[in-house]
Amino acid sequence: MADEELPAGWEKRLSRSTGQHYYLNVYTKESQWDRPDKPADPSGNNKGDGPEEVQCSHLLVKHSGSRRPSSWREENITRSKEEALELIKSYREQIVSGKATFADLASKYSDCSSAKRGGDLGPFSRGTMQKPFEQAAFALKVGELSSPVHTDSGIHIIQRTA
Ligand SMILES: O=C(CCc1ccccc1)N[C@H](Cc1nc2ccccc2[nH]1)C(=O)O
Repeated sequence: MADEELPAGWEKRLSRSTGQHYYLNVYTKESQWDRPDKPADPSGNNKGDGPEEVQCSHLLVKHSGSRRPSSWREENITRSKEEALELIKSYREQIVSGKATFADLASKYSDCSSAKRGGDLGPFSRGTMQKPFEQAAFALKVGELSSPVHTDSGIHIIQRTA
């Protein structure tokens, strides 16, 4: 069945990292996951919807149910989701208590290639990361550390840095 016509000013795009469709406001270049139901607003202001872009670091612990249960650390990741959650909670506790820094633990234990950069993902806008990750990241204040976040990749803790 042909896709219903999009309201004026929107384009349907495919996210490379998630394989999900998102929608681009062709005027402001802002993106959103939810299908728009009214014409795109050509004005530049984001009406206090929070930041258009954030910078975050993350520490990812993969498990046997991860989309790609392999990483630079471990060719075949077999830990259970429960074990991964216990690990991510212990890392979070070490960071909160000051026993270790986020960058130190991410560089040693994160199952993402960003481990090489202390977990830094660089700046990103909405519509580029898996939805649960995006929601958590954009809800953080600068400097804040998230609770454990579950995505298809595994379990993350996220620190907003800008
Ligand atoms: O997709 C990547 C690379 C992410 C990245 C972005 C920018 C700079 C460096 C790395 N790595 C995946 C693991 C993974 N899944 C994620 C989901 C959300 C955010 C970061 C993620 N990292 C994997 O290795 O399976």
